[in-house]
Amino acid sequence: MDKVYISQLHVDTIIGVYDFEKESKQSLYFDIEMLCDISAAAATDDINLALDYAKVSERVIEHSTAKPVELLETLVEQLAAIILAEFATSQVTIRVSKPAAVPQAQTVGVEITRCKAN
Ligand SMILES: Nc1nc2c(c(=O)[nH]1)N=C([C@H](O)[C@@H](O)CO)CN2
Repeated sequence: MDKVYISQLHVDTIIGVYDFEKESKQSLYFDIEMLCDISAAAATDDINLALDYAKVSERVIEHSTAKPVELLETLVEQLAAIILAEFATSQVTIRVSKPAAVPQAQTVGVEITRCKAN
């Protein structure tokens, strides 16, 4: 199976468990991989038959900045459900990194893989 991917998509948003985190935006970085079949897009050179990474990126930014949640887990589950419902992919892997969360670490985060129900 083929993949369309997005690497290090940067989103500034309100997210976090603690009160101080609800007052100012923090940076998140998303890596997203989506399984798909690229053969129709490649054969026709038609963006309408492609899994459009720009549209996925827009949707991820829109949702991530719409309504604050506390946990990265909540956000990636919501995003996986949206991507599987709205885009032509059978499986999505989302890794979200929150580099400012633990000063002693380069970055921290959560990664999930979810499949479309049959
Ligand atoms: N597994 C998780 N652990 C933690 C999260 C999270 O979203 N998932 N969040 C926090 C705080 O919001 C942190 O980012 C600020 O120090 C702590 N642990």
